[in-house]
Amino acid sequence: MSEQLQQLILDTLDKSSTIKDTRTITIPGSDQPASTHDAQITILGALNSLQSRDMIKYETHEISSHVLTAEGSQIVLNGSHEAIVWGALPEKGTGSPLPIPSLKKAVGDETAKIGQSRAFKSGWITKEGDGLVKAVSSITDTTQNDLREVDSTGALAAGEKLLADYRKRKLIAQKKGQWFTVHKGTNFSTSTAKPETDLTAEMLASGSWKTANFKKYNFEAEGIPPNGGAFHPLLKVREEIINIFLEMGFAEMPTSSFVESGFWCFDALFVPQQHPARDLQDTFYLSDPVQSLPPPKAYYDRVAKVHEHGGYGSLGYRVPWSDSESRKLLLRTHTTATSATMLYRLAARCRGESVEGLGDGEFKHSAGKGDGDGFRPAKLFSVDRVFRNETMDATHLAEFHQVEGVVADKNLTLADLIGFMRVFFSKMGINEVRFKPAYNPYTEPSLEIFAFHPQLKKWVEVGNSGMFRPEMLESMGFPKDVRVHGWGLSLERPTMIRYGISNIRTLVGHKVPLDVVENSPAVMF
Ligand SMILES: N[C@@H](Cc1ccccc1)C(=O)O
Repeated sequence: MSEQLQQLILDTLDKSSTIKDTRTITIPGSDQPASTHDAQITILGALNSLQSRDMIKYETHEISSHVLTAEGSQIVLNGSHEAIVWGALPEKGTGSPLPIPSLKKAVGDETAKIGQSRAFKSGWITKEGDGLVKAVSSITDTTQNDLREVDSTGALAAGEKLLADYRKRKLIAQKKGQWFTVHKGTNFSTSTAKPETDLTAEMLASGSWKTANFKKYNFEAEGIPPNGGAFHPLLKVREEIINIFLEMGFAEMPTSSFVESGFWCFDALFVPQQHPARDLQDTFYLSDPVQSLPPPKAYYDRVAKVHEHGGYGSLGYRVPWSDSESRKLLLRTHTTATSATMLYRLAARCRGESVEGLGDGEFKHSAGKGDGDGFRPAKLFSVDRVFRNETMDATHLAEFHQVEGVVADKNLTLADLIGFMRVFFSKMGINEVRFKPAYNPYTEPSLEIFAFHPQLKKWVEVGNSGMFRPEMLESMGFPKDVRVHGWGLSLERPTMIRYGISNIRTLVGHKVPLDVVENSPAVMF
């Protein structure tokens, strides 16, 4: 039926180019024009299908139309209450008048009540003795006729006043209706067959391409928006932090070695070989290869000595040194492993020693004026990945990023560290910072850094810092008056705070929702 209807619409348009009012269409299979609400809905379906292929265009006209209520439909079927009452009564003078209780029995209480009063008003019936009789010999049931008209046309020629009356009697109800004006579209044709969109090998082989109806190219079409790349929030915050370091005169450390030895990750930092952080529960060790290459011999010996026996004013740990512990390979637990390597290289360079693998690049920006002992101040940073054998939860992963920095200069004090931290954090938009004494095996004093979180309205830990110990620096060969302070921060925490992310899995791992990445603003303060 819908195809026939579409065909009818196209044929009509072919003849007259416009269909002014779709209520004039006679839907195939029906015998009268489509004046009802339902018929227009059917037509709308056909119009939408044709319009989607640009075969036609249409405009919508809103009208208010009427439909019958259940009671109204009853009247169309059986006649009005008054007509039923009239029909149940004997004609005047021909039989015995019908008493009211019998009328009620015959037509029902409701019809008897409503019908009687209306039939009296119209002069159709009259009282005789105890009963009722017809007053006229024939009637016209205008209510039934009017409702029939409403049923088939949705309106009443007699006018709004009468419609309002029927509405009040709840025989009809108002309904918003539509009808349409239809024009030819850009792809108008009287064939409802879908136009071809592609020239196929089959068409060429069969020759059907000669007569096929091809869809026109739409050069105005906007096309599908290309999928652009998007920076991950961690990358954006990382970029911002790198820029802060660079504008403060720092040089970036080479942190590409995820695998380190126990020596560089712990021993060089004067972390005791029995320290719990070195346990299997906290650190991932490599099973193959099991051992690192040996570190520089003279330096290794100095480190082993300060651990076992002390030196540089220290008592040492007084525990036998283990070479195998030192040579274990592990996934670095902090980027301070790289800081240690770089500080060692800096110290070696000061003394003019040639160190294997040592380039000048990392120190080039930080070269200051030496004062005769070969020492040059240095400011170094890195932002890279570290690994810890953590129980994973909403805020902890087994791998995360550390932001690390070290400053080496003569006569630095704790006040320099605190002052530097305030400047650094203020550049990240964090103006309220507090410091709390802490403990690290490699720094003394050590300070935890807290920042006031404006949304959470509480102080949160944002980093750890301190002045590196003489056991570490003097083993490396720095002059005694060189001080080095350093600090480590997480990259994930400030990123989560900034982008309002509460579960770390939204940020890292295989469950990262791509729309979060795509929709995170480039800059957020
Ligand atoms: N390595 C420390 C951070 C730190 C670096 C340098 C000096 C002091 C502390 C950490 O992982 O938390």
